[in-house]
Amino acid sequence: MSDLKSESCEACRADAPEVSEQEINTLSAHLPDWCVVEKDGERRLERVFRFKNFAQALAFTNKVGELAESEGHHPALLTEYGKVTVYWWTHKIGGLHRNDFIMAARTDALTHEGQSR
Ligand SMILES: C[C@H](O)[C@H](O)[C@H]1CNC2=NC(N)=NC(=O)C2=N1
Repeated sequence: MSDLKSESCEACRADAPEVSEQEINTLSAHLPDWCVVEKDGERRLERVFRFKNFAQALAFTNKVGELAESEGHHPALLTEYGKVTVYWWTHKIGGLHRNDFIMAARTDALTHEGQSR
């Protein structure tokens, strides 16, 4: 398994298949802080990120937005005082694609940006 956060999204077609159950299990193992949830009949990846205040939550929201724009793949974001809930799924296929797991890993990496190793 390559490092998900080093991958980029592939162009996703409307007839692209959802990831299999086995792929979900394998990929999810690399994303321990994320859950697979179902909303409106579509499976999504969900994680809550917590912050000290609304300003920090908003700054993170904007970083996720920039990431999404750079990849042409977009989340649902709920920004509140001290927390941001991020959902990744592929609208075109109404479910989970490898792209969603890549973007979840890339979202996690945003929280480590600028931190010395
Ligand atoms: C035209 C545009 O590139 C497509 O609609 C993209 C935009 N961002 C997207 N984001 C997500 N999460 N799923 C999509 O199917 C999707 N499609």
